[in-house]
Formats: sequence, structure tokens, C-alpha cells
Amino acid sequence: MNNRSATSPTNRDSLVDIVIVDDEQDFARGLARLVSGRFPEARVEAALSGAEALRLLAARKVQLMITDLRMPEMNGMQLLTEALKLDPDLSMVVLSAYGTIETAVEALHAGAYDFLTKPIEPEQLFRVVAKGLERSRLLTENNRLRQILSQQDSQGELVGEGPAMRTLRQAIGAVAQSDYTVLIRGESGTGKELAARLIHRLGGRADNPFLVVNCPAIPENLLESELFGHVRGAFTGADKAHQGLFAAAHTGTLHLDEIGDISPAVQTKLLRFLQNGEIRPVGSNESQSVDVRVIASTNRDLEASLRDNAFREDLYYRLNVLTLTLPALRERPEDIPLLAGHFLRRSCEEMGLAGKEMDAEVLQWLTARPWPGNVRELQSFIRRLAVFCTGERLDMALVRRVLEGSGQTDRPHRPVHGRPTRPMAYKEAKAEVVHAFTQDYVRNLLTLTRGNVSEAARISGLSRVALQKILARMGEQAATFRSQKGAP
Ligand SMILES: Nc1ncnc2c1ncn2[C@@H]1O[C@H](COP(=O)(O)OP(=O)(O)OP(=O)(O)O)[C@@H](O)[C@H]1O
Repeated sequence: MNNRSATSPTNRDSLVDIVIVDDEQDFARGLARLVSGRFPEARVEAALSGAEALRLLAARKVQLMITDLRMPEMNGMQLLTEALKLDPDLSMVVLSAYGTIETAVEALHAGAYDFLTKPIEPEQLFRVVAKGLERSRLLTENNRLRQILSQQDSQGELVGEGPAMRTLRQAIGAVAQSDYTVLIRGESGTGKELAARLIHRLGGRADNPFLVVNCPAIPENLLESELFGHVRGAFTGADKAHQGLFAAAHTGTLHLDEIGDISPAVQTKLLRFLQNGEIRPVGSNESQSVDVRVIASTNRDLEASLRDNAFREDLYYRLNVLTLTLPALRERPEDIPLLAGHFLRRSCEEMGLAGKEMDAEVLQWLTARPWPGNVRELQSFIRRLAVFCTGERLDMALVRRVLEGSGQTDRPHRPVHGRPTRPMAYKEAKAEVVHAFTQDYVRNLLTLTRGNVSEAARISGLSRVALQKILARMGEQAATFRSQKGAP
């Protein structure tokens, strides 16, 4: 019997499935009719044996199964066990005419969701079915969220199908098979950390720790003890011994991000580790061996640092065993549509929104932009578009709104002429010019200081906080400027 509800076939995916299992045909059909009358959104089927119920279950997603306990061949308890093996999320309700409360409790222990006793009282039946369907809806929602999270975990994928990305993926695969030190080079936001994670994940250390240290983010005098640890009393305030990141990454991988920024003292210690696999905690006379693969990355011109004696040559050669260079996004514009689509899908999933589409014009515009902040900048721009898009399509009007909101324009470069762009009130005109001047000034200053906000604050006489606020209004990050060429 197939008690379809009135829902049209095109809506079948939104139907919920309920199966009623009883060897008494009339009873099973009667119950199915009763449930289907009350729950028109459900497709209710009767199965006359445990085997038939399992076949239905194997063929499609069933939300709720109501089964009699006493049946020939496979009884209700056996069906319960087998059904939950096939689908642990299934809401199983057992029915018993003869059972005592013990049988019901036994069924609950075996994983049944609820039980009902014969003769069935319709209101009680409807309550149990409604609760079971709600449970099933929540489990489905949970699974959806879990899936999104696991996709985020495996965000590992380096998106891009152009020749540069293909070559890079091959190189990553090859490098992952070895255990040598790797140096990843590339401008800020090109995916160096992503590449480092991928090397770790594809290599023999995948099940062991992967730790990342952003070297410039840790004050210079603390970096040494953060990396190598310290003994108690090593310096003022060291009232406890501290295990460093090298020890914590033992058997795994340590990603040293922005290696070009480390002090000479840390360079020396790092070199010692790369030469003999030993570290010495600050304040200790004893070295200890650790098994760590180092993946270093930098957006700096290390060769220039060598010439300026800011970076040790011997360390440079130790690090430079295997080098990967990540291309800037403007060098591989062919990947922009794919990346944009990928980030749009992910943003919509993260915000629980239905999928959105991008107008061809928007894709063209995105592809023509220079993206000085590389993939990171593209990613945050697409996120902003997704947040502000109220409909299903991302069009150029939305792009312009989002740009205006962050004080940018859709023209790639806007020269400041010191005069307003259209007839307007004095106050408004002045605000526009000041706004444009501030943006150009801050961009210029950060380019010159290579993204160093403290130095930019010192030169400009603005506070760091004020500078950060201006940057936030511009939708920029200081890191974006680290890789750009500037004087000196
Ligand atoms: N090819 C890519 N595919 C998908 N996402 C990417 C890709 N490249 C970069 N991303 C994303 O862009 C963001 C920036 O990447 P990542 O942090 O790896 O860059 P980076 O080069 O290490 O930057 P920085 O030098 O500033 O530390 C991350 O969210 C990352 O997931």
C-alpha cells in the first residue's frame, strides 16, 4: 500500500517518509491511513514484515518507523537493531499489545526513540509521530551544519585550475612526499599558509601536530622562548618552565610564517635546529632533540635582506632546500571566476543562505581588478557582497554599493586632483576631497613602511588606533601592504 499525500510529485524531495511495520495487514494499513490523514506532508507506507521494512529503509531516507514487537521471522527488537545499523538517525517507535513496561524499556535501551501500546490512542500516536518528525528534522539540520564544518576543515583545497595552480599542486604533492625543510614564498594573501597545511596533510606527518607561528605577531623578545621554550627563572617573570612550540610540534610540522622578520638571535637558534635537530630552551644549558619538519614562509625579498646583512646566509641556504613560489592573483586572473564562485558558495553556506549567482559583468569586473591583497582580499570582498546581497543575484549595482560603503570606487585607481568630481555643496566637496586624500595618504604611507602600522603611526603623528580605524573604513588590512614594493 502506498498512501501518498496530496503533495505534487515535484515536491517529493520535501516529503518526509514514515514506515509502519506490522504483520497484520489491516492494522498496518489502518494505522498508515490515520497517520497520513494527520500528517499530509508525509509519505506513509505499510510494510508487512521486518525484511520488507529494511528494504524500504535501504532504498531511501526514512524519518520515522513504527513497528510492532511481535512478528513472525524477524521480530520488532531484531528489526530495531538492524534498522538502526542502516540509519542511526532513524526515529524508531515500538508498538506492543502484550508487552510489559520491561519490553518497552528494553526497546528504548536498544535505541528506540519511543513506544506506544495497543490499542492505539490516536492523539497519543500523533504526539509521538510529531515529536519523532521534529527529532528527525533537528538531526538533519545538525548533519547539514556538521557537513559545512567539515567542509571548512577541508578548506584545504587550493582552488584554481590555471597552469600556475596546476604546477603548484603538483609541486606540493611532490614536496609532501619528502621530509625536507620547505620555504614558501609569495605575496601576502596568496595562500602560503594554505599550501603549508596541504603539504602537512599530504605527507607522512598528517596525523601529528601542525602548528603555525606568525613570527612578527610575537614581540621580538618573546619569540625565542615561544619557539624554543624556557626554564624556570630564565628571565624576570619566568616563574614556570615553558615548553616551546618546537617541542609541542614534536613528530609534526611547524609552520614559521614571515620568517624574514625574525631577529638575529632567533635566526641562530633556528639554524642550530636545522643543522642538528636540537633545540635549547632559553636559560638552559642542555639541548634536546626534537623531530619537527619546518615549513617557513615569507613575502619578503630575502635576497635583499641577505645583502643588507639582516638575514643569515647560512640559514637562507638551510631553509631554501625546497622552495615553492605562490603566484600573485593578478598573475593568474584566469582563476578569479572559480575562486569567486567558491567563496560565494562558502559564504552563503556559512550564513545559512540559499545559493546565489553572480552576473557575468561582476565576474568580468572581478577578473580585471589587480587585487593587491591577493586571494584574501578577493575572499573578503566576496563575503561583503554575499552579506549585502538581498536577492539571488550579485550584480554591478551591488558591487558599487559595497565599494562605496568601504570608501572605494569601481575605478581601479582614482587620482586625487583636490577638486570635487561633480557640482556639490562646499562641505560635501571638502569631505570628498579629504576622504580621498586620507585614503591615498594612508595607502602611500603603509606602502612606504611595508605595512608597519607602528612606524606609519610614528611618521604620521596619528595614533595606531586611528590608523587602524581608517584602514577598517577603507576595507584594507595592514598585511596587504607588507609585500608591496616601496622605498627604502
Ligand atoms: N587557492 C586558494 N583557494 C582557496 N582559498 C585560498 C586560496 N589561496 C588563498 N586562499 C584563502 O585566502 C586566505 C589567505 O590565505 P593564506 O593565509 O594562506 O595566505 P598567506 O599567503 O599565508 O598570507 P600572509 O602572507 O598574509 O600570511 C585564506 O583564507 C585562504 O584560505
